[in-house]
Amino acid sequence: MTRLFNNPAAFADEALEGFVAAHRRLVRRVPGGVVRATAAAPGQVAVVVGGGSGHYPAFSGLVGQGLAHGAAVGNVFASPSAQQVRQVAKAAQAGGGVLLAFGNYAGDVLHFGQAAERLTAEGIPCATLAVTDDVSSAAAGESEKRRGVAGDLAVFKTAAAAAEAGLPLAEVVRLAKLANTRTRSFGIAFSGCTLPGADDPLFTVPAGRMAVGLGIHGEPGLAERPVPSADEAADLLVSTLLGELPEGVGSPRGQRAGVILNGLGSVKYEELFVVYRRVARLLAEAGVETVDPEVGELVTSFDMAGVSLTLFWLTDELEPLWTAPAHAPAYRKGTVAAPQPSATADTDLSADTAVAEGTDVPEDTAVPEASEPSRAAARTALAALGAIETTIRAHAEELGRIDAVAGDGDHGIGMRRGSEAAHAAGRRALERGAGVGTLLHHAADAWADRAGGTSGALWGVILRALGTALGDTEPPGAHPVSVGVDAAADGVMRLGKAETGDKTMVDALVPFADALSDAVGGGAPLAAAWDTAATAADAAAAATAELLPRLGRARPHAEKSLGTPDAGAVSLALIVRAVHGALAGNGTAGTTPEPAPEPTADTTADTTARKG
Ligand SMILES: Nc1ncnc2c1ncn2[C@@H]1O[C@H](COP(=O)(O)OP(=O)(O)O)[C@@H](O)[C@H]1O
Ligand SMILES: O=C(COP(=O)(O)O)[C@@H](O)CO
Repeated sequence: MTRLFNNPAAFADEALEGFVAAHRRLVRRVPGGVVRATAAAPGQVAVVVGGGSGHYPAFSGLVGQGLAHGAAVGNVFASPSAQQVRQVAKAAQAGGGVLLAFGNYAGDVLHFGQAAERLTAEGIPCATLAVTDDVSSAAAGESEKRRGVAGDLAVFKTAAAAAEAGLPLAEVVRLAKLANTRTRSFGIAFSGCTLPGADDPLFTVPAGRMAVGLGIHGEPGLAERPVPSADEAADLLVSTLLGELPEGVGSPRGQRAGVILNGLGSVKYEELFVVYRRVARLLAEAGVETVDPEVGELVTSFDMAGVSLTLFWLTDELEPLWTAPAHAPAYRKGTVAAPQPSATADTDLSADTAVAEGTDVPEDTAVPEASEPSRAAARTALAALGAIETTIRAHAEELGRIDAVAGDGDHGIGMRRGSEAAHAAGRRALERGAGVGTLLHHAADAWADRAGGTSGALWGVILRALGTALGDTEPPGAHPVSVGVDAAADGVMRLGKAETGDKTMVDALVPFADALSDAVGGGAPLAAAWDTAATAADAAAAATAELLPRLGRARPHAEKSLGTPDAGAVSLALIVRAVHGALAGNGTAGTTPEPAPEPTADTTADTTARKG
C-alpha cells in the first residue's frame, strides 16, 4: 500500500521535487527531469536515461558522476514525453553527443525515439538504446521484445563509464549494446504494488503462492508456484539465468559476472542478504567469479514484494566499466574525481520548480493568421476537446481497471493528464486567434508532452494529423476531416507499428476511419458520418475482448487479457463518441463546423454515454 501522498495525480511531480531538495549537491531540476549538478568535461558524451516514476532509484537516483548525465522523469509507470527527453538531453549534453538509454517499453521506445530524431535535427548527434534483460518477457529468439528491468543499471553504468572515459559516441553505443546483450534478469514476486491513491494492488498472489517472471509495473507474473524458502528462491533465480547464457558465453565456468540482487520494494535488505548468501555459493559452485555484486533496491515497483537476479557477463573491456567509480544519489562506488559544479548548480529551489513546471508550454507558440471559417472551426474543435476531457475524467478509473488486467493500470491517469492539457492548450490557442489547424497542433503537443506513455505519443499523432489536414485557411468540411482521420490512422500505425488484430487502439481507429470515409464518400454530412463511424468504433473496441495482444505491455500476459477489451481501443471509442456530441450539439451537422459553446458537464455527460 502506498500510504503517503497528497493528490495522486501530482505524486510523481511532488516526489521529484522532494528528491531534488534532498540531493541538491548532486542533481539539478530542469524541465522534464534532472541533470547532474556537476559539470561534465567539455566534449564528453552525455548518457541520458529515463522512464516512468515509481521505480526509484531508477531513474533519477542514478544521475551523478560516473553514472547518468540526466534522467527524463515520466509520470507513475508512464514513459516521459519526447519533449521532456529532449529538454533533459539539451540540458545534459556537453558537446559530445547524447546516448538515450531506457527500458524496452512501448511508450519509452516511441518517446525516446522521437526525441532522438528532434535532437539530431537540431544538430546534436544522438543514439538510442532500449535495455532488454528480462528473460521471462519473451523467448531467447525474440530478445528484442524483452522488457528492461534491473539490468538497466548494468547497461547505464557501462555507457556512462565509457562516456566518462572520454570515448566517442559510437564507442559508447557499441559498449552499451554489448553490455545489453550480456545482461540477463529474472524475478519472482509475492504481492503486487498499489499505486498512490488506489485501494487495491495491481495484482495479488494467492496465499502460499509466488508469481514467477514478474514485471516492474505490477504486471502479474507469468506462472505461479508454491512460496519457496530463501534457498529455493536463490536456486530458481540462479538456475534460470544459468540456463540461458548469452551468445559467446559457452559455459559459466571461468566466467566473471557482475551481479545484481534487486529488491522490488518491500523485500527487505536482510531477506535479500539471506537469498544472496545462497546465490553467491551457487555461482561459485558453477565456476562463476562474481564482480562487485550489488544487493539492494536498484529498480523498484512501489511496495511490490519481489526480488530479481541479474547476471552481467563481463568481458575484459566491460569489467573496468562495471567497476569504475560513480557517485549518484542512490549509487556510490569508489572515489570519483573532485566535481566541478555546473554554472547553474546553485539556483534556488523555487527557480528549479518554476522551470520544471514549464514543460507544459509548447515551445513554438507562434499562431499563424487564420481565415474566419477556420477560426469558427477552431471553436468547435475546442468544444470537442472539452467533451473529450469530460468523458475521460468520467471514465478514468474504468480505463485504469481495464489496463490493469494485463497492463500497468495507468491508462486512465495518462489519458486524463493528456486530455486536460490538450483542452487547456486549445483554449490558449483560441484566445490568440488560432485557426483549427494550429489549435489542434498545439493540443497535440500538449497531450503528448503532458501524458507521456504510449497513448500520449499516439494521441499527439492523431491530433497533429487532423490539424495538418484541416489547416488554418480553407473552410474545413467533412472531406478534409475524413482525410485527417485516415492520416491519423496511418500515422499511429507507422509510429507504433501495430496492425489491426494486435489488440491496440488501432483496432478501433481503423474501423472508425474506414466507416467515416465510407459515410463521407456516400455524401453524409459530417456529424451524421461521424455518428456512424463512432458506432463502428464502439463495436470494434468491444470486439477487442476476443483478441490476444501481440504487442506492448499486455503481450506477455496474453491469455489473461482474453475477455477484456483493450484499454486504448475503449478510450478511443469513448472519445469519438464524445466528439460527436460536440459536432452535433451546436448545429454543425453540415460540412462546415460553426462556433460551438463550451460544453458543460451536464451536456457532455448526455452525449458521452457508451452505447449498450
Ligand atoms: N504499438 C502500439 N500501437 C498502437 N497502440 C498501442 C501500441 N502499444 C500500446 N498501444 C495502445 O496503448 C494503450 C495503453 O496506453 P498507455 O496506458 O499510455 O500505455 P503504457 O502505460 O503501456 O505506455 C493500449 O491499451 C493500446 O491500445
Ligand atoms: O512505465 C514505463 C514505461 O512505460 P510505457 O508503457 O512505455 O509508457 C517506465 O516506467 C519504464 O521505463
